[in-house]
Amino acid sequence: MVSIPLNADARPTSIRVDAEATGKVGSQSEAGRAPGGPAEFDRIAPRLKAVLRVARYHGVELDPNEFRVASASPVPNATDLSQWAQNGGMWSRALRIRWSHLLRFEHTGPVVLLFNDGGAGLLTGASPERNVVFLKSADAPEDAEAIAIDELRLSQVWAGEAVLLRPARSYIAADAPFTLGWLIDLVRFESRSMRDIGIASFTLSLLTVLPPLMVMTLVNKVLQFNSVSTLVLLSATIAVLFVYETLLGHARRLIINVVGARLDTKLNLHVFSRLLRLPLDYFERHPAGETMYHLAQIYRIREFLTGKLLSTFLDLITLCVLIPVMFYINATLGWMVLACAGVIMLIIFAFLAPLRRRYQQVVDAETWKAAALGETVVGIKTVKALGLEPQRRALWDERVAEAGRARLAFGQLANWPQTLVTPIERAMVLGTMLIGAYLAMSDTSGYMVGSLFAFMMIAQRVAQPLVGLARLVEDFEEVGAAISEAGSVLNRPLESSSNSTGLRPKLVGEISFRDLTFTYIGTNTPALDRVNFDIPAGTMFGIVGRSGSGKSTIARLLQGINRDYSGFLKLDGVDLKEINLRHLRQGLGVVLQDNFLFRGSIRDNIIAGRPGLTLSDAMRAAHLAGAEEFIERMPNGYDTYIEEGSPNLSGGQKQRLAIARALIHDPTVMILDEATSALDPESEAVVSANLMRIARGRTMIIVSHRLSSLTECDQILVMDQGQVLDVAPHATLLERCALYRQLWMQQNRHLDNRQARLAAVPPRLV
Ligand SMILES: Nc1ncnc2c1ncn2[C@@H]1O[C@H](COP(=O)(O)OP(=O)(O)OP(=O)(O)O)[C@@H](O)[C@H]1O
Repeated sequence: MVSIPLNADARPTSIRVDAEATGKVGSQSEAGRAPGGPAEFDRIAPRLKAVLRVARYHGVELDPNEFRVASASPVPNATDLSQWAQNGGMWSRALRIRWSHLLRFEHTGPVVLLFNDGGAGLLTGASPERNVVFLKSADAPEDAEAIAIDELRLSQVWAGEAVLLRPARSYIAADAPFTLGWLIDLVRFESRSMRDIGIASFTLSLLTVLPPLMVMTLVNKVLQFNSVSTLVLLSATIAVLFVYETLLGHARRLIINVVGARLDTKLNLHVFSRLLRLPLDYFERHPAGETMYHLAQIYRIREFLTGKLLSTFLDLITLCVLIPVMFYINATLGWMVLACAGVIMLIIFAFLAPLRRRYQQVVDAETWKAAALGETVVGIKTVKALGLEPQRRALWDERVAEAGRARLAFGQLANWPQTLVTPIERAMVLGTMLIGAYLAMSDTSGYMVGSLFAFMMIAQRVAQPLVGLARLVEDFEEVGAAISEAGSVLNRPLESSSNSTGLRPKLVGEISFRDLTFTYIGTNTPALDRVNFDIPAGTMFGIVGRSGSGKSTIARLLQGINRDYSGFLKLDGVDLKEINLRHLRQGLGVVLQDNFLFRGSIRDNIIAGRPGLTLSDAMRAAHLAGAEEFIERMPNGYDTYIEEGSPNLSGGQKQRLAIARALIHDPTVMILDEATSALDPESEAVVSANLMRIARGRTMIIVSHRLSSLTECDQILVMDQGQVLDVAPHATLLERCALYRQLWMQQNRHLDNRQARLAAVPPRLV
């Protein structure tokens, strides 16, 4: 902890710069809890916390999970922090600032100062008259007074490192729909680079005019009058021009490359961030292959933005220079070129609408094809187990044939404009040459030959961009289709804007359902029908019922996956719909029947990319989940590599890892939705035995078919057809709830009464 005594005139106190100032990211200190801040917020490094607070001051919610450490530094450094803020859509700079500069931050927003010991503080203002700055701890409550610090005291803890943040001028709203307008905005924000490219292109265009004019001079002056001095002058000018053109061309390509890469990066970041914010519902209703195919279309948008659109923009500049020169050399020939270009445009426009229809058929067929592929890959285990290869192959053949047919039809139609345009393109170049030659023959001035050469050179340069412009309309159609395909995924209503808004109450774990009715979209019968029950904080709560009775739906609603219910669902007295979604989920630990483990080490899977968590945190969670004994027996312990889908782990081991992963952030509420149902009795016994230990200090909700795993619960909720049948402890339910008794008897039929009682004895801890 860094203490900075206050000025002599102030009360002797100190700034608690940070309790965890050792720089240990993720230490579990309870001190300095930000009011209303999520538990995760308290655990993250003080430097992250300081940046988060300044971002929040500017109305931007950064996600600590997106913080990445690029450097080997043990504490987050200024560059990484600044990059994090930039990725979150802010303008940010990592700087070294002198004291005199600090005094200028009189009325600006807060600035993050990074202290020598790994801590951080917020500079909230300055007073040049008093020669002091005002500092606040990253942990201090919002309304806490800033402390005045003079240069000498600050220099003891601060060497000049700072991070500046403000909302980016070029901030592209993350919630804005994915449309052409959005894409144009994206390009517009590269205005400075675009201006440079424009200047370079304009200069290059001017330079391209010079060689034809020189040829004209060469023919008209040098050849006609044998002027050697003009020839020398021309040669020197051409040499200089070549060098200049080469250098300028190089610079322009370089800038285009950079702009292209930046647009590409922004596009990809935006698309993925929107994808992650789509509601689970969407993924449940759409095959993965279809989503991936639609999103893959952004590569076409990217190519259009960084290729065609940019080059057409440059061509336009070239045309602006070349067309007047063309008319200056010969107006008759100039009109001929423009007329040909006009006819080409008419042909392309005429084919636009039919081509659009055919292209839509291609898109539909390709989407179906991708869906079949994705479904087969995702369900390959079932395909193999049931020997469904021939059926899947037949489906695939059908889809491939359909896509092939659609492409063929599109290609055949697209061939027509191409065929009609080619002779006109040729006529444009050759026709002008022939007519030019005829004009030259009848010209008496003698200058026409040189002009014809110059015109020929220029006409070729004009023809290409003019046709390119017409083709752009065609490309535009394709890109329009690609935008609407990607938009069909990205422009769905996002999970909730409450990722960045909403309340962030401190979670205790008391839950209440009041008259809650919920019906899934596309169904008529409510999955939950006027449900009422309470779960006191810190208790173990079981949910049972027949298949389809609504057990998992309760768990889904608690996670905020579906929010369009009627009635009330309250967490610690706060309506769940009002709570910030990210905050809510950070307070929950969820283990499902089938949990996905990502490719990576066991440690990485338990930590799951959360910033600041270390091996010791992973070990603590693994111990609590009863996973440590098998992890330690593995050849590389916590560094053992797991493949996608974790084929090298047994079902029980996978579940225990999933429990450890859910426990890593010490959730207030833990939900186990059929987490032990698919396990063999031995693995289930191990997991169940650890439940009591896991449940300590948190609310635990266990959804299970197997009643024997719920006997220790404080209360058990019995659901039937979406309605609450009863809520009571195991013994009471056995006595008074017929359905519960029936389920119990079914599952323990093989046991006599004595054994049935034994089964109710809690399993011992292992
Ligand atoms: N995503 C969904 N879309 C539409 N209907 C759904 C969806 N999920 C569940 N349902 C329906 O809602 C009802 C309750 O389902 P829920 O999954 O909550 O039952 P459950 O008690 O957990 O069943 P099980 O024990 O078989 O998992 C069922 O009738 C089910 O068909």
